[in-house]
Amino acid sequence: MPSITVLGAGSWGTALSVVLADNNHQVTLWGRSADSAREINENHTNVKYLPGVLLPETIQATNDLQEALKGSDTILLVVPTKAMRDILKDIKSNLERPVTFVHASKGIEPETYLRVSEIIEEEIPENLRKAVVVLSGPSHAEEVSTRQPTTVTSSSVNMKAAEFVQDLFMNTNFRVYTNPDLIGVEIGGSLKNIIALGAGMTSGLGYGDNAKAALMTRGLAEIARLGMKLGAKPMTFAGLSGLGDLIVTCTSVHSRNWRAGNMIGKGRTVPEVLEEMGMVVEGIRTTKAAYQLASLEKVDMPITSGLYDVLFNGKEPEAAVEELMGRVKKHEVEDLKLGETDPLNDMEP
Ligand SMILES: NC(=O)C1=CN([C@@H]2O[C@H](COP(=O)(O)OP(=O)(O)OC[C@H]3O[C@@H](n4cnc5c(N)ncnc54)[C@H](O)[C@@H]3O)[C@@H](O)[C@H]2O)C=CC1
Ligand SMILES: O=C(CO)COP(=O)(O)O
Repeated sequence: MPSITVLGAGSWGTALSVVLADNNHQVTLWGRSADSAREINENHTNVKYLPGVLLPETIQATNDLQEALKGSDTILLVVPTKAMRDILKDIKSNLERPVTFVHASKGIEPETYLRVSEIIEEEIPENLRKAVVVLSGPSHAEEVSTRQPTTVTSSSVNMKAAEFVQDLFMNTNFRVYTNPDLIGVEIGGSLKNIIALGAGMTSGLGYGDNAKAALMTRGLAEIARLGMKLGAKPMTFAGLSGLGDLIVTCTSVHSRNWRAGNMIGKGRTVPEVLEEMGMVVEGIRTTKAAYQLASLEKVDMPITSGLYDVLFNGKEPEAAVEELMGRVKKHEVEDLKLGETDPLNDMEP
């Protein structure tokens, strides 16, 4: 029976522990709070993050990292990305043998522009890691923990490791595909949070479904534009970790990013929103990272750029929408320049 240590006892870490426990794996769930670990062990609940959910009794929780890592052959990282480096440093000093690292966190690091798998590789020496795998896709913790049908993607440069993770998680409620395009999977999963913030914001401003569809479609275009510049495969953005996750995050009441955007659209400030949410809103930090990365790579990302101004430069959300709508006219399809006609459809108007 594989023994898995899940690091991060928030909503997603707890929900993924349910999947692993349902598959009869031995799960140790680590979180910072001793009270929360006691609640999980004694009441089999995590009321703060998954109210109303009864957890499998086999999940063992602890707030002692050394104890959590003992005997584990696979580590699943599900902490907010801003906590990732610190936790990896702590893991490194407690690890005695190589393990498989899986992560399910979604974000890009500002200033370094690194994806989570790259941060893991930077912090954990090669002799302590067997492989690095990401698990990503349209999957709200609230639905996974109540065993509703869900599909995700397991991705790694090491396909054997991606398949190992597929087998760990796969069951009749939780279907796992594999995809070798690690860059595309991580970029899609991280950047959709920016667009979800924007979708929530337009809704908070009182705009309707047309605006939401526009944001999602043109948002996916700019995610793919940056992703392909970084080496991702275009088809990955049409898959679960791209379009799939964009749909679920931009349209679900469960989305923390959508809800945060919605409050900002209604006039609340970013600090007020973060205080009220009490949960991680990854899209805010990732907007900063993607904005910086797009400037560096000279990739046009107008939605990300507009959102960056709202979040970090005090621009009014209405003004950002007006600016987006007033941009110079363009072709929809990227490889055509204005004035050129599509060689496949070379007809006079
Ligand atoms: N909630 C969901 O449905 C999904 C979340 N994710 C991703 O999973 C990651 C975690 O998100 P959630 O579980 O939703 O967050 P959450 O807000 O529900 O819980 C965050 C957890 O991390 C802990 N934490 C915060 N700072 C920490 C630190 N410095 N060191 C150690 N632990 C710390 C908190 O105590 C809490 O237990 C994020 O990257 C998110 O994008 C991905 C897919 C689905
Ligand atoms: O990534 C998610 C669903 O796939 C969760 O998104 P939120 O963090 O916006 O809730």
